[in-house]
Amino acid sequence: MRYISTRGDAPALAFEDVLLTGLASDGGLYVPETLPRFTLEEMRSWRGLPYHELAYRVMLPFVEDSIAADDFHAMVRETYEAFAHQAVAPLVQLDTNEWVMELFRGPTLAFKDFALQLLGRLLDHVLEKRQQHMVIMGATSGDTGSAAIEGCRRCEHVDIFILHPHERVSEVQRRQMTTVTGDNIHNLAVRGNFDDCQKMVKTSFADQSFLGDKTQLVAVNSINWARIMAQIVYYFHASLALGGPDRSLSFSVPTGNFGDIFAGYLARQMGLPINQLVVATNRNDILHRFISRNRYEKQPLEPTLSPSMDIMVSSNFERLLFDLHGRDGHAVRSLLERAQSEAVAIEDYRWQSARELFDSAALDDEATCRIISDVYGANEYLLDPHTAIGVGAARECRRDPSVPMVTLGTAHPAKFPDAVEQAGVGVEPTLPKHLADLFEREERYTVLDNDLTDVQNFMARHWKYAS
Ligand SMILES: Cc1ncc(COP(=O)(O)O)c(C=O)c1O
Ligand SMILES: N[C@@H](CCOP(=O)(O)O)C(=O)O
Repeated sequence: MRYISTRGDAPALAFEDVLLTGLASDGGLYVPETLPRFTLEEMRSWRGLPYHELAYRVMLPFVEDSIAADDFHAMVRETYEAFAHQAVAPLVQLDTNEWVMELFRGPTLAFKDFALQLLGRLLDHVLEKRQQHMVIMGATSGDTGSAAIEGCRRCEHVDIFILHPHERVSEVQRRQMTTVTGDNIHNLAVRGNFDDCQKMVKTSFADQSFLGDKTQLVAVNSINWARIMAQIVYYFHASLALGGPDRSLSFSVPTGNFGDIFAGYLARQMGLPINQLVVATNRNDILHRFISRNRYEKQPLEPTLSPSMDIMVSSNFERLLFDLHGRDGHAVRSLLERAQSEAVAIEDYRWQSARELFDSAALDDEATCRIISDVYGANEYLLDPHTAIGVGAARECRRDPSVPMVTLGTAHPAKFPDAVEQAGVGVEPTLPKHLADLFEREERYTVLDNDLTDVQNFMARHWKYAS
């Protein structure tokens, strides 16, 4: 399978090169040139498979030109067998036809583990084969960072630099990153917000000269296609567990960088019957304003009780725009360039075609707490604030109550004890055993100004073979 850029001017690449490339050379994001499409019969035959077997079948077409099927099978099995729950992504019922899919049973308690546990193994495999060293550079609003560190830290061929916004992630999230020690792990707390961190990452990918010519950057954020690929699988998993593909499902997705929901959109393009996708956002609601009113306009980023979704510039939205513009990369480039400085809208018929599938809602902190409290009151089930936004948005936007609605449970509530406390449910979420001593572990991180040169100088001085 070949991958092409959303900006239309970069060379098409095979999976292995896309895995290592991050941003395309024209500044775009890689997407498959064509998607595999599964028949209903094929999907029916997957019912009852263990998660890793399903994952192998869904993802193989994306990688098979680059990675031997047996090697890939082994990596996928190892990845998902290590999850804490036998079902890997268990479904919890809240009400008639209303479910939460728990995507937080991996080592760092957020959905990011599904892709980053696999990405670490893929990188290890490819870099070992090539005997190549690379520098991971990632931006996190709290969850990608620890999942990337956990997924990649055993890989001998990488240094890891993770930028997080200083004092804008939860204490548990910060400690999950900063207590993992290793000479190749570097946590940088940037005095800025997540968008600042993400911008530094993208700018650094575009010009990597600060690292010299002996290494290159690799992405762990969802700009890396491999991230999206692994996130497609759990849509199939939920569907097959709840009567699919002979029945349609709807999904509500707590959204920030638009990676997770874009994976759902792709699952549908690959043949999975999906009725509705709900974009669930917090007060940083640029995507809600686009979906509901065709208005895409940046506003100042505000801190919320759901910090992982405090994002204004959503990377993967570009991948959707590419499709909405008939895969015309130049149209995407010009739209996004205009969006840097003004509010933009797309042609009405393109927006209407997005509206056929997508709905959206934005919940503020008060509404988030109300949902945590309502669901705990009704079910004694504790939601984290991001998942709560998903559940609230699902309840607001649901088109057809006879269609099962699955909210993606993107994080464990113990990552956000302050939000849970504010919701006033009177219970304290507890960390699982392997993180029980998190608050006693020593932390290591460096605080830097919101300045690209400072960050790049730090990286240039600290990567493994820096001279
Ligand atoms: C807990 C949690 N929920 C939701 C999101 C939003 O996901 P996406 O960025 O794929 O839209 C994130 C971060 O990305 C997250 O960490
Ligand atoms: N919410 C994310 C932000 C980065 O998103 P990604 O999916 O592009 O890595 C986080 O927790 O870091």
